Amino acid sequence: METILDRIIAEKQKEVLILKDLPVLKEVDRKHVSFIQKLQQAEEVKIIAEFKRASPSKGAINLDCDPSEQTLQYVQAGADAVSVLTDRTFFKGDFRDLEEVRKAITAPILCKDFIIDPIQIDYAKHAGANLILLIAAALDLETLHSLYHYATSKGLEVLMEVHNEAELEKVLTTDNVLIGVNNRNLKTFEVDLATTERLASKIVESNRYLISESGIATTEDVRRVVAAGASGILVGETFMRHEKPEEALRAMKLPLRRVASN
Ligand SMILES: O=P(O)(O)OC[C@@H](O)[C@@H](O)c1c[nH]c2ccccc12
Repeated sequence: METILDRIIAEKQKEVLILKDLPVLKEVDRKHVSFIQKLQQAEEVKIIAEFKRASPSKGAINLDCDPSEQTLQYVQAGADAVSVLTDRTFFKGDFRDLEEVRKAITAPILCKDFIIDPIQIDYAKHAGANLILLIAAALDLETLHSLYHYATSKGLEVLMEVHNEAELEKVLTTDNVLIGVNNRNLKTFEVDLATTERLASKIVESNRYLISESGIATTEDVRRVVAAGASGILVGETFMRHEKPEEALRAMKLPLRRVASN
């Protein structure tokens, strides 16, 4: 049966053809802004706050929201990075949103899209991204490796997303240190924070940083994924629907579990 992920990838293949027909982008020199560095001496859980107008699972979330105003609030409340959906068809996003956000903030920006080809990485960088997402479920091993190397050669950091054991095994064949566990199954839309709990130990033991993604709504949810070993969280809908996203964000800034020394 065709899943939503299959439909999205089919759409991306068309998009890539269109991008390749456009005039070649001028290379831009961007200041290196590192999210990974922020994780290295983290005392508190790192928060990636997402700008997401709509999604295939939820439909419209907050269609009229302004990208720069919203993400500026995120950063002022203490977000460590901002994620911007650039997919148009399914998430009502745009590369222009990312450009707007780049003008408004200096914090690291994650380009949230379904990347299957290097040309999308060029567009992400051009728009001002510091990080890109690579979704293991959408890529074969060889493509995952080549897109990873392409992105890092352009000075971008990579968040690799997994949802199960097999995808995690794939990602662990790279030396990338940033692993996102998506609590939402992109094929069924089911959300379960136990996904983070199931995959956490392997990620932490392999000395990578775990970012728990999706379905995080309360301080209690944050406590739960941090207890499992997450160093960071990625939150979209909760902030996009909140009247005061800055309050919701502050309530999630919990201290990280301290590893006992000696
Ligand atoms: O809105 P939520 O449930 O807080 O989820 C945010 C983020 O994790 C989610 O948007 C996401 C995670 N992985 C993705 C891949 C593509 C598009 C979107 C996503």
